[in-house]
Amino acid sequence: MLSVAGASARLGGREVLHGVDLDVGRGEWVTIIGPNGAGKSTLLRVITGLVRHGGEALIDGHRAAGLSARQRARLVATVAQSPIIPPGMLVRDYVLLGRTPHVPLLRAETALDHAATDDALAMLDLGTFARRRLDQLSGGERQRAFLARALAQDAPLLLLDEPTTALDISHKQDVLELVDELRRQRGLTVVSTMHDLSIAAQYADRMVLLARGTVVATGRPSEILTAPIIEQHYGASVQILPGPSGPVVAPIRPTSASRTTGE
Ligand SMILES: Nc1ncnc2c1ncn2[C@@H]1O[C@H](COP(=O)(O)OP(=O)(O)OP(=O)(O)O)[C@@H](O)[C@H]1O
Repeated sequence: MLSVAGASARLGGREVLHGVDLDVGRGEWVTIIGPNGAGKSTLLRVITGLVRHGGEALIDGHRAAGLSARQRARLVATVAQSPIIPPGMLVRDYVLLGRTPHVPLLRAETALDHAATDDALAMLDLGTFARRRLDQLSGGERQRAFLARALAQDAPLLLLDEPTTALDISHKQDVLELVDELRRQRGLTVVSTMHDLSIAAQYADRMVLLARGTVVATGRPSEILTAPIIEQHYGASVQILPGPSGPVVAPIRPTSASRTTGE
């Protein structure tokens, strides 16, 4: 479904991605992890053609860079880390915007577009927010609206950049379960970035660890989430515990002796 080969990108005169390869099969969920500034968001932006890049990204066999915005939006729906919030826009109108790539030019949305919008609002538990202004919602309610818009878009590839950071634990589970269910029902392909490694491990078929703009490890969560790998690339002390649905990454405080001596 997605194939990225030798992707590189320069931002602000610095190479922030280099030689990145990524292959994601249809219906697969791949989570990109890595420390702050590793290049995770940039990689998602390369896939959506939002940054100039070297190498090639193929989406469903089409060169991403050669697609029009409309063609791309029919193939890829994205939830960015900080989407633009149109001032004063109502939640339902915002979610309806997800249907834009399906609405012929100079035509109005059809009953199908409105039904897809209402479905997406219901799936994200936003029915009662439909007539509220998006810019007046809480951070978590807003994040659910961003997801609703992406789901209304009904594209086969879903890119999620830290989609649950603002959500409480219950909504976090609901949203990720929903994405997983859609993946199984509709064969949706999911590429996400996530900092919460324990949650990420519960959903990802595969993890790709980026560090300093390059892929340093790829494999099943149990292969990537090991104390030595996390120590090496995040510089963090952790203990990996066996959880009921995947490895749990527990941070360990440095001992008081090493805090005082700096060891
Ligand atoms: N517009 C820009 N101009 C210059 N440098 C940029 C720009 N956008 C991102 N960068 C730099 O590129 C690098 C990769 O950024 P990116 O946002 O992809 O990292 P990330 O892995 O998603 O980080 P985080 O986990 O903090 O969200 C960072 O060092 C960042 O400072």
